[in-house]
Amino acid sequence: MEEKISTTTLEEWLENVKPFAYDGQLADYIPALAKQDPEDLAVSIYYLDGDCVHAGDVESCFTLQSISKVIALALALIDNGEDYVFERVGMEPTGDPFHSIYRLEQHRPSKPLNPMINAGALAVSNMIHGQTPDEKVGRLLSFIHEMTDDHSIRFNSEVASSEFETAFLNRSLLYYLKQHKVVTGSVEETLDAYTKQCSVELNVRHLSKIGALFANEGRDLNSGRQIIPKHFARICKTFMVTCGMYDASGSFAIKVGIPAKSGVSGGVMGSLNGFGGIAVYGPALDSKGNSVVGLKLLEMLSNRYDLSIF
Ligand SMILES: NC(=O)CC[C@H](N)C(=O)O
Repeated sequence: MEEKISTTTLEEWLENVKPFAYDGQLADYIPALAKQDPEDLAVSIYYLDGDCVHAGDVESCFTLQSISKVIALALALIDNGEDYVFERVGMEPTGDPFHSIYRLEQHRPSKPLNPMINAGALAVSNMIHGQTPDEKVGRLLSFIHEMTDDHSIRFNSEVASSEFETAFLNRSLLYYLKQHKVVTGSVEETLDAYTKQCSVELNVRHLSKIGALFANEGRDLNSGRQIIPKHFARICKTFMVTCGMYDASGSFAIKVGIPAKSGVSGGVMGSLNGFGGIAVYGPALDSKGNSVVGLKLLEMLSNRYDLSIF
């Protein structure tokens, strides 16, 4: 794509998709997320040459939720290598909701089908090196600081506690995984690290920069430093295509065709080789847990600028 998208165009498009926010619901199963403003909307595009255009409530911060699963996977691969990680977590999409438990019983030896569903992401969090949950989360935060070049990024402790206190299904998944030796150590400590990981808070500009770094084969856009090995960046982007939008990944691949990961806070991070990173925030979700406005905007951008990788 030669033509860059202008701020004015992005602003217009954001106005056009705004009404779709009323078709969605906030993720209130994590009580603190119900406090988000359903009308908050923002989009940011970070090109590989370092140019960034954005529109909407760019300073609005939101928590990563499931988008953190891609970043945690990159760190777990760096910490443990590919063989260790994929002995414990599979590579196949499920077609099930992200918190589904039922396929765990259908495979022997039992392991989560992929790192983008909660079962797989809990196992991945458990693999991140660190003696304590805070050490693991501290390492993940440093990794995010390196990727965004913003050392002020933290996790939101209210959102983390709110999820920790109500995450009975994630606890069940962890106990199951512990029984089958997919995870080690304390279930409560792994859940603590996972809920803090999901609560890392940033804005669309940060998120589009992370998407651009994945698109840039894991290299920092300014210094060219390899922050994620190219092969691991590729693994992460492939999971974004096959499982990044939960059980809507197939239709998203057809309609949009951009490797992307969503989270129940309403964020979506896209990563497009040869182009850069795209991030959208709109907290109203569809029935699968994807941002209604995010999907609509990405579909429009993809069609207009022919962005599909397929
Ligand atoms: N889909 C999501 O964003 C889910 C993340 C959330 N923290 C959970 O485990 O339920």
